[in-house]
Amino acid sequence: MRIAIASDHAAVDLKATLREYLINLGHEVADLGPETADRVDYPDYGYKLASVVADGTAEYGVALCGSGIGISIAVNRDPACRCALVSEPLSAALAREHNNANVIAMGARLTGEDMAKACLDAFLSTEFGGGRHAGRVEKLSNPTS
Ligand SMILES: O=C(CO)[C@H](O)[C@H](O)[C@H](O)COP(=O)(O)O
Repeated sequence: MRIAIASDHAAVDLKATLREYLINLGHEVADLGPETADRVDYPDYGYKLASVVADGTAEYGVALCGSGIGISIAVNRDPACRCALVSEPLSAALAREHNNANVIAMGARLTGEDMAKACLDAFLSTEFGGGRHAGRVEKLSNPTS
């Protein structure tokens, strides 16, 4: 799969770990930065990630910051993105099965590396369930309807 990953300074180490993990699993990974732990603003990287998911360059995105909250809010500003902030694998799987999430967010200051990998595995191995969920997800693209 084509997967883009981005973070802020708080999650740069987790980003590197997950990038290598995904590459070793055979995925094509685009690391959108940052490259160092110098302080940056999560909206800048969240918007970058959202744009490559929205235009189809990446099929899925991985968004990381200290808590996962800030960058998930930023990604979800793009109507093409359904970003789910998770901290355990069942939520990661449900984000795919029920919500057809295309971006997973996690907090590097709250979620350990092994748990983050387990969340990623669950997210990437779960298909959207469709059916009764399809119309609900469609409504997410049309907030005023
Ligand atoms: O957006 C966040 C909180 O909702 C993230 O945890 C950020 O990584 C965090 O705010 C960064 O904080 P810092 O004190 O500037 O490292």
